Amino acid sequence: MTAQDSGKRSDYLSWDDYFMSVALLSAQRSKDPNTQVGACIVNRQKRIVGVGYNGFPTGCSDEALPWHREGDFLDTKYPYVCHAELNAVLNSVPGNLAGCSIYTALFPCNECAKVIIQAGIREVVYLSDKYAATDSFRASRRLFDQAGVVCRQLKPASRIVTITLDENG
Ligand SMILES: O=c1ccn([C@H]2C[C@H](O)[C@@H](COP(=O)(O)O)O2)c(=O)[nH]1
Ligand SMILES: [Zn+2]
Repeated sequence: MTAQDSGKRSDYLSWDDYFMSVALLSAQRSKDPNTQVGACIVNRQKRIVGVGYNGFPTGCSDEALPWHREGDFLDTKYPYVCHAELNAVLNSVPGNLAGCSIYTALFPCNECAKVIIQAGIREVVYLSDKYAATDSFRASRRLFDQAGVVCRQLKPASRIVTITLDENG
């Protein structure tokens, strides 16, 4: 029987698009007004073992800390925000992340690169590389290259994934 004869849907999400969609859905939880990042860690059995998004640490109010990009360093978000990839690693089910892949909306910065490498994650699948020219992101590439972590930019099969939160489906 061919796939067509079986009656199977043909427009289902590929694994790559599915895991990136989970990362992007997680990013929707971010309070960052400029850049919302989500990350999804997947093991070799294609099971999701951790998700995260960029946000302030647990117990630190989203209203009491600044979300600004500019100004005195302490008046910006940068010293306070936990990056999506860090949160995905810290939120992961206890166990081993060795050999996992991480799907992330944005190519990881150098701090996240260190966490990813130390966690044993072997593949980074990313969507945006908008900060590729900055030192932090150039350092990430250098770290990933040396550590043998494979990075690939996802070219999604479906550019739009629709989710309708409607009780009638
Ligand atoms: O690897 C990364 C790099 C950055 N982020 C987060 C940290 C911030 O909340 C935003 C970046 O803000 P900009 O206004 O674009 O500078 O992205 C991350 O989660 N992971
Ligand atoms: Zn980072």
